[in-house]
Amino acid sequence: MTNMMLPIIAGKDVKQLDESYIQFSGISSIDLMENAGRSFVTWYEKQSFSSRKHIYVFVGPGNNGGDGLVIARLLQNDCRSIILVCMEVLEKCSADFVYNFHRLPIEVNVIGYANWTQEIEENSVIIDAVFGVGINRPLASRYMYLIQKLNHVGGVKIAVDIPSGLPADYSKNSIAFQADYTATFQFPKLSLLFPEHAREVGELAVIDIGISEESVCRFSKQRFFLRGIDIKAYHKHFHKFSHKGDFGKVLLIGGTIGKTGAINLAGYAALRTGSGLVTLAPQISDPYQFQTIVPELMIFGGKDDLNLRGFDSVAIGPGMGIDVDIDWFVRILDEVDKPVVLDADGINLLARYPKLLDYLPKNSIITPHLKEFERLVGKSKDHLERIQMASDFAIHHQVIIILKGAHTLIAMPDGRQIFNSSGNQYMATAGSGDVLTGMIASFLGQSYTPENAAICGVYHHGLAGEIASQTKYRGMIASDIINAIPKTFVQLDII
Ligand SMILES: NC(=O)C1=CN([C@@H]2O[C@H](COP(=O)(O)OP(=O)(O)OC[C@H]3O[C@@H](n4cnc5c(N)ncnc54)[C@H](OP(=O)(O)O)[C@@H]3O)[C@@H](O)[C@H]2O)[C@@H](O)CC1
Ligand SMILES: Nc1ncnc2c1ncn2[C@@H]1O[C@H](COP(=O)(O)OP(=O)(O)O)[C@@H](O)[C@H]1O
Ligand SMILES: [K+]
Repeated sequence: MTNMMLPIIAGKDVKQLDESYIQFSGISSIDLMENAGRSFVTWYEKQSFSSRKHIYVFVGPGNNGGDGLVIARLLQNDCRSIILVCMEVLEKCSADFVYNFHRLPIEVNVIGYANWTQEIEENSVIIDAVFGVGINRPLASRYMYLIQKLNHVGGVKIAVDIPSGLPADYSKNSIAFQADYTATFQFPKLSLLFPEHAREVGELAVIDIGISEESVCRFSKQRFFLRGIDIKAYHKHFHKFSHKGDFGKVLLIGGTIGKTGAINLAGYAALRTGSGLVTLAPQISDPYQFQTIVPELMIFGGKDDLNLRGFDSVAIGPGMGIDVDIDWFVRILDEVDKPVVLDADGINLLARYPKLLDYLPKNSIITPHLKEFERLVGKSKDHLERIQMASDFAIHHQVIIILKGAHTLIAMPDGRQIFNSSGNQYMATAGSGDVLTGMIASFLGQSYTPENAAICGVYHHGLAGEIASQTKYRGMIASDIINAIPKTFVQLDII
């Protein structure tokens, strides 16, 4: 099933991918470059800035530069002035670059970098086609100088395939082009998903250039990019005879004094994700005094006679606090006979008492944000090391780690890494992680496998954030995400 997801291929394998696709399909490398440029231009023409008059295209000596030449040719029309700055002389450029150079229309104003003295107009578009995935050594000083200069001028900045200077598979070790948009070909390069590259990547668009799925799938079985078109396959189908029991009984444990909102949000989210019955077990001395925001939620009062096996799924942690009785916590983990969702203070407790991991049911889902991850697993020097640590942890303890943030990583116990595509920065608001916990617990309770619950939970959560932010922008709060959950099912055509 995972084969349907888009694989993320290592930068060093892209050349091989091209070659094998060229061989397999009979297409020429020139036509593949033409497809890349054409698909970029199709994307470009739909953007709000496409009517801008002045376009600067900077081209390096390789095939990324070749893409830039195709783009310059296809963008040329009577209403635009295209200035093309070549970084190298033709003798140093790739064969496909040279071929496309000779196809440039005379209206494109071609300037060698050494002769380029002109200032860039404020209202321009700057297209970076200097280096793609073929960067193989530290930037020579004139490239550094160019990138520094471009990073300081105004205008809309777009990187073709990858911002020049960024390595495809690891963290940057020097300066790189700072794009507002990165239009990457066929699949996202791994480094475009790293938080430390937010400034360089800008908004990410993945552009299909027609390389067949079979060809791409042959190159990676480990890293995948999760998109809306993948989701339907992971869902369970309900029918007209389905009853409340089929939709699951969910128990959410957490919510101490001052933090009861967390468990409320998780419970409300579970209901909106489709759970039949949701019970909250707040950790306060008189749970019946507990104020819930939603009448459909049930409240469990006692601590000792909680029959955990009567629930289809259990999530522990939102707003729980870490001053809990550890024996009680062990008893809960010990008694639950199916995978649990562990979030927030549930994770902090694991970090404080690693022995608790021995009690965690196999295939449980742990949902740390970066700080919680650091507490649980340790410090990392960059995101590449962090995602490796997440996978090592998932494999070693046979759990699913959901490392939250932009492009949330789902690290599976068999080593697969799935990066999410949905969501946006407006989701960085109090309680949005609690919403995710409730959604995953809901899918688990509806008898989804832990893998499918994690995949559906993460994707729908991000999509709900996108939908809610269309009207709320910066003012979006976690409850808005919950209210948008039903629309995610409509949008993804899941009934
Ligand atoms: N399937 C796909 O995805 C498709 C990919 N396509 C496109 O191809 C791009 C990859 O092209 P690519 O392999 O030619 O590499 P690219 O990034 O242009 O750079 C290589 C050149 O830069 C040079 N060079 C390297 N480092 C340097 C440095 N630090 N400082 C100075 N020079 C340096 C290097 O020099 P050399 O090592 O040869 O001396 C060579 O000349 C890819 O990103 C995408 O845009 C599409 O066209 C079709 C489908
Ligand atoms: N910039 C972003 N892009 C996409 N998703 C984001 C972004 N920032 C936060 N999120 C999502 O919002 C949620 C925040 O969770 P968390 O940090 O646990 O919040 P809280 O503790 O307030 O509930 C995560 O699911 C995360 O993936
Ligand atoms: K580039």
